[in-house]
Amino acid sequence: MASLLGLVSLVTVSLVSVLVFRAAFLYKPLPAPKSCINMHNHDNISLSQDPQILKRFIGALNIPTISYKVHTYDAPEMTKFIEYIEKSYPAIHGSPLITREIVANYSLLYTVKGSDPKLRPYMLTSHIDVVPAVKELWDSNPFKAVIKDDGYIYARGTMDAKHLVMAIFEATEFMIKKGFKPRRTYYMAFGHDEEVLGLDGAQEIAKILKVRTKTYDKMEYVIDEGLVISETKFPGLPYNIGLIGVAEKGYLSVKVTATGAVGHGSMPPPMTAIAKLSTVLSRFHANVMPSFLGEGVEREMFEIFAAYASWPYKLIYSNFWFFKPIISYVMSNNPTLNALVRSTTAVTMVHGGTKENVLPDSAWAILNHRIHQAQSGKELMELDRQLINDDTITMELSSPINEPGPVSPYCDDCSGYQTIKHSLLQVFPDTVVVPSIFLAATDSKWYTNLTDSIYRFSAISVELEEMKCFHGHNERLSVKNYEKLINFYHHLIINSDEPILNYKSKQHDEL
Ligand SMILES: CCCCCCCC/C=C\CCCCCCCC(=O)NCC(=O)O
Ligand SMILES: [Zn+2]
Ligand SMILES: [Zn+2]
Repeated sequence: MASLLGLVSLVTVSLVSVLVFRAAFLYKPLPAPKSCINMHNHDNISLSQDPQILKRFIGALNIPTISYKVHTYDAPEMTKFIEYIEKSYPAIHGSPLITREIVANYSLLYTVKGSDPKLRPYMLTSHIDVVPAVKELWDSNPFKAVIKDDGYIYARGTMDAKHLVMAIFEATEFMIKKGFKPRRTYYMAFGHDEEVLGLDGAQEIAKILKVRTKTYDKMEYVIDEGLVISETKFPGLPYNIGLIGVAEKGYLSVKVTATGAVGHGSMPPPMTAIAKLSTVLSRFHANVMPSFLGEGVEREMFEIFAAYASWPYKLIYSNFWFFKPIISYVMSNNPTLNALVRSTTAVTMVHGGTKENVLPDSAWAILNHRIHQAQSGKELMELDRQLINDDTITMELSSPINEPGPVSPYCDDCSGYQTIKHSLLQVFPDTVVVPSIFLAATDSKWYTNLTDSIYRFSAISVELEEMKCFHGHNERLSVKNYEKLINFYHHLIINSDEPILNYKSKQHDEL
């Protein structure tokens, strides 16, 4: 007995020593994060100095460029939006350096010509369409933007994603007016049907650019809508967290149909199409997919956390291999963090009867899956089949399968990642920047042939709680965030002109 106790004590002491050693020596504490690139000697763009900037944003939000389903969107509003952009940005549309192409009738592709053809171009991208909004559920009209006393602009598209479209235009207009001539060519691309898979817009833009980029080999990088800066702090980390999406989850929608006896609502049989379907659907929320925490880029995320965290959290983040089950459990209890670690299933549409006293012969539902990098669409279909476990229920694809995309590089010398990171830090200092997986789908999935370096990042800082505003009610963005977003692109455009820097050694020199 005594020797057993001795052995247990020895193992415990050794384990604790390993955990403490790793925390103390492998992840040396780092000072507050800041950019290694000195602030450029240029003006910041200020909303108080130019009130027209906000007016232009509000005007763009008030055009209901809604996508409904694949190939179906409000075309006249899209045309109105294009005209609005042309009218709002005279310097861009009059510049000899800039050409505009209207792709597939409603998407926009701009080329801002750089002076050095040897530099590979990069691309700033977003989308002009928005999802529908149920007016009655909002506190104000979703297509009549208002700035409220809390300092927020409320309207559909403020977070997803007209803020990016307009901020890219504002930064470019500002710079062109000041006589800026880029060295590196850049594209500005705005699809018109991103919310319904981007088949008409971004897919066509990609085809055009594919022909062009042959001349340059591949693009330097592409930045699209994506993850944000989280103001919600991680335990033990006193900083905001800037998450750059280096990969995108896959996308798959499955239509599940159950059939049953038709008849009169007054004499229901024990099982009907709707009863069968609802039994099956409830299983999808009771049985979540397995956690893959640690098999994706989150491992690097926790290693970076380890360097900035205070004790005792430093001990946890430094020893991911040991604390993984606890971290996974905690993350699984928050919908946003849960989506980082596993494939997800959401039942997003259900359709059954058409008359209140008639038993319908069939009922269907859509399972909307987001596929983690560690799984495939085929695997998820198989898991669905096992969970349904009923041969009378049919399953068919209701969207093409988009497998999870490749992981873009995020090393110390990866110019696209580092240029975005340092532009972020110039505008949002004291932010810990980490690579992460983007939870949803973007138009950038069409651009994978154009570059190996695609980053999904929206430079706004928000609380995790605000994630429900994406596609939800009372979507909003603070005026302060909009100003910073414009300045982020302003910095990004300037920094992208620099030759590829050795960011790592520079960082050490200047810290
Ligand atoms: C320390 C970890 C904190 C994690 C914070 C995660 C922050 C998540 C940030 C953004 C999520 C945005 C989701 C909105 C997606 C918008 C794109 C879209 O609608 N695409 C279409 C689609 O996917 O259906
Ligand atoms: Zn979007
Ligand atoms: Zn969206």
